[in-house]
Amino acid sequence: MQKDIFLGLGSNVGDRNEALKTAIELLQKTETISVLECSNVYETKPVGVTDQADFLNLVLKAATSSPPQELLQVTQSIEKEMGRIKDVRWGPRNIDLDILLYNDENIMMEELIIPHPRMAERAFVLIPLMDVISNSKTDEVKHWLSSLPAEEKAGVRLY
Ligand SMILES: Nc1nc2nc(S)n(CCO)c2c(=O)[nH]1
Repeated sequence: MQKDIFLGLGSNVGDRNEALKTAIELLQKTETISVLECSNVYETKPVGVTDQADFLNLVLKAATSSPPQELLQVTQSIEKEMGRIKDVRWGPRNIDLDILLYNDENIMMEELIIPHPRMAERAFVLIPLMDVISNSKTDEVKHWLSSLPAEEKAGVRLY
């Protein structure tokens, strides 16, 4: 049984565009994942820890037969394979894969909360998400976007 998922990818260290491409290739190579659609790539002002380099962000839609915890293992192993050093929380990273949505399910676990708890306040997620979300869900995403400050949305530019 394939479930639709949405992943948020980001990079702000090294060859950021190359890192995004590699992460997508590694996802596609994963037995239980097929990448269906990728958003545009956006250059985005860092939020959280702001004194760091701009990110490149994208959101992709995929189908998976992995249950949520297994999907988390997959994303973490791809980050590790790409040399992600989990050092400063919210600091610079060569690659970051966030699970945003898993089907229409709500998952509340110690290590995994889906929908991603901060996605509704992140223009760097919502704007790329608009590129790949189905029409039935755009109103909800637009609603979240409408409550974000204009300067945060302005910090998300097509790359
Ligand atoms: N613009 C931007 N800011 C961010 N802050 C954090 S933490 N991250 C990592 C994603 O959780 C990002 C990001 O991907 N993009």
